[in-house]
Amino acid sequence: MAPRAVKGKSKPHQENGRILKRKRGEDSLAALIKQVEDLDLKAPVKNFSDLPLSEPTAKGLAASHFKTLTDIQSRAINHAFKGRDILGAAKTGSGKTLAFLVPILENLYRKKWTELDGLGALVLSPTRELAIQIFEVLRKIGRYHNFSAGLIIGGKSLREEQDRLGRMNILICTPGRMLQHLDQTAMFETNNLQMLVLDEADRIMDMGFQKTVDAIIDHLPKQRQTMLFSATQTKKVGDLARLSLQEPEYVSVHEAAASATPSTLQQHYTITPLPQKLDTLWSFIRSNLKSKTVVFLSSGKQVRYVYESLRQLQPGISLLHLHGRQKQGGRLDITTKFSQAQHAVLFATDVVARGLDFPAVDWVIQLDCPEDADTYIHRVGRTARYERVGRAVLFLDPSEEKGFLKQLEHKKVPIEKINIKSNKQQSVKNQLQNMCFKDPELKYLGQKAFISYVKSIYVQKDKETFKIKELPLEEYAASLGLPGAPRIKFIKGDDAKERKNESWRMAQMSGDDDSETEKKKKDEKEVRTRYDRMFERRNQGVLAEHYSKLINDDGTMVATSAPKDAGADIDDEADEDADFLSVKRRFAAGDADLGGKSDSSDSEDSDAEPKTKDVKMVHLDGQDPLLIDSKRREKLLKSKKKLLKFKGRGTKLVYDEEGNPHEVYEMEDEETFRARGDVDAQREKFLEAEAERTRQADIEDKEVMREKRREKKEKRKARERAEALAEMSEEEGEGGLSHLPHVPFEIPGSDADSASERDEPRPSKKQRVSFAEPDSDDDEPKSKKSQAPPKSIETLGDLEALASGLLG
Ligand SMILES: Nc1ncnc2c1ncn2[C@@H]1O[C@H](COP(=O)(O)OP(=O)(O)OP(=O)(O)O)[C@@H](O)[C@H]1O
Repeated sequence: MAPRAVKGKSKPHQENGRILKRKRGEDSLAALIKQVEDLDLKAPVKNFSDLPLSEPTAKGLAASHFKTLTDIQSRAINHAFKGRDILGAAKTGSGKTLAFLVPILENLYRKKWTELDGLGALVLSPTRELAIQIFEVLRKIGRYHNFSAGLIIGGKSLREEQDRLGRMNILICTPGRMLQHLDQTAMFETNNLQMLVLDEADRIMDMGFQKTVDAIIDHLPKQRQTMLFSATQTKKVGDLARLSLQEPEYVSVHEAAASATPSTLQQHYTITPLPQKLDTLWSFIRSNLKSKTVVFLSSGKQVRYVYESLRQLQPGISLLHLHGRQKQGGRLDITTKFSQAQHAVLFATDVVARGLDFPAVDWVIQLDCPEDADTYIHRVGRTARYERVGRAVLFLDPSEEKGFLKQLEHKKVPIEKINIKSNKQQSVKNQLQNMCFKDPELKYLGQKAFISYVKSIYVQKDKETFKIKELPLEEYAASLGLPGAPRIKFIKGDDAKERKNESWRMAQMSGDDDSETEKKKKDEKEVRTRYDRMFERRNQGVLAEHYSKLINDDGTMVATSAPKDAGADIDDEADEDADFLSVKRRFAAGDADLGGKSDSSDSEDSDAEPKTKDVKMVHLDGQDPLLIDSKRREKLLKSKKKLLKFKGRGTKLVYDEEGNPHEVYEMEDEETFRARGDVDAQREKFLEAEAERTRQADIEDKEVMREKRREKKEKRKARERAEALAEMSEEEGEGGLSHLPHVPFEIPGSDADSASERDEPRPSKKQRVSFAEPDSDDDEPKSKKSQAPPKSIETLGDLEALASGLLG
């Protein structure tokens, strides 16, 4: 609202126009509120135009070509408008996103939500990709509103987000990042929150996210509307209690339906023994070059290997891959590329199984059996979305058939068996073996893929489906092009602990190598050709090279550097695998010095020259010499910053009243100390007390910041109310209006006078955060500007530009 001094200069007819406009706005809002109060919850709604919608939402929906409501929308939106808690379950691709976004926009609109009211709605999504997708839909249908909306999914600096977070009305976020802000961003308040939405709620409520979500809930006000949506919803009482749901409306489109999956989806399974999977997949890809396919695998390493190896075989269609360990920017680019592609194959882990809305996917292939029927449903849901047709094929090893079909039947999933025509089968086994022989890095990826597959089967809970002992692992390894199955030892929790205390190297190199499996294998493989031996030696070489990077001179494990180009994900996961499984290796002649090297560093003579030829030493002041035995370590030691960690830390001193320096914590007399009781107990107590002190200080700091902010906000609101009131009484004097005015959705302009009065800078109209395009030309008239359809996010750059526009 403009200050009075400026207003005084405006012409009387302009004044009257504004008053009338406001009056009309007031009236239509009152009418809208009344319509919602009168809504008949039993009468089904067919079209969006039949709903009591605000003008901006109605326009946004029309501009996005949404006319009729889907089942879940028609059954959930009415209840949500009335502020009820909702448990929504509906098939994949049935339009759940709008079922919560429309109520968010409408409920906040009817509450006259402004920037000053802070966060009004929070949507939690289990993955970044899904959060981005929800955000895009929100941008489309909310483009005529003036709410500010933000996407909080990590990947940007926390600081950058923190600065803008306090001004957001609607946030779409992933749980981890949200919690980080709730804990660390002082300016971020949630005490006004009206609506909480959990998309893919069963995933968000499951064990993986449990702690994070519980902690988020602790930060939110209890009095709020909560909505849970998923294709596979549970009614677990415990979960509902955790979320403080109040008499939720259970809107399940499944219960009435004969099947849990869309009727336009054709579902098949084929019995493919594990060693034939890759051949069958290859044959499938080759005979569907004009299709768009998503292939699901059980781990990122599987995805990586299948993608890399099939890519080298040049199938004649573009291949893409997506898994959780890729960088966020890369993931977004791939999602965009696949969305836009007409024909392509996307190899993916379950990171895309939930919620992602790729247009026009023809096939979903599940190369690895999903962990349960719910995951199956989410995976196949990437095709046959919103009344389109789609096909899905599940590959099952004979040992998995019985158990998994039972699960699917239980969940009302109709699926039929098909056979693969043998004349269409092409084998890639020999080509893969050739490629692995020539390219150690590819073979390394294959080994990791093998291990991670076995691991994924081993950890499955459903032992009726996943029977590791029945899998032909040796043949499976050969089908991946490997010269032999990397030998894997399962380590129970206790062993792993013990192994940490022992020398890792010793554990691996000890007599274990003569284990029964190996003996058995030797017996089985009686005839070994020269080629076999050559192949094996090459295999050992790669492992040996990598292995030498895995261990330090003293035999302990270090962070690894994977073979060149093998990809960062391998580095990251090397330790993770070692924790659970260990790859036993055979030693080639050239490996002998490995043991020797380790022995030399184990010896007490630290000055002894290590045997490896490239080893150098660096001497730091007052420190033991540091060995440079790899390029990586050499690089590390060249960096001054990194070297700091080898140097001692500075000491913090405090001064007493006489100016004498003391250490922060000074040693006290031992006797006095011991007299106070058990040493360990004292240490525990001290640590607890210090931790508590820090926690308290954090809470106090945060509270002080919040209080300051709250006060500022209150002051600002009071001032605006007073201004509006004054203006109104003046108008009443002139025109006789009887309503109290409000200032909804329009934040007053940045007039110099009023700005100088404010305690903190506020966004001007130009800076105002809203759904409008951030980079639109500000000189254009507003009405024209707001007509522009939102640009779709194509690259991470776009997203960042968008986020910075929306967030600030
Ligand atoms: N009322 C509607 N009219 C036309 N198309 C719609 C409507 N509602 C949703 N859609 C379209 O249907 C597709 C699926 O919608 P959405 O992603 O919301 O499904 P979902 O139920 O959330 O699926 P999933 O369970 O897989 O997350 C989207 O492409 C969306 O644009």
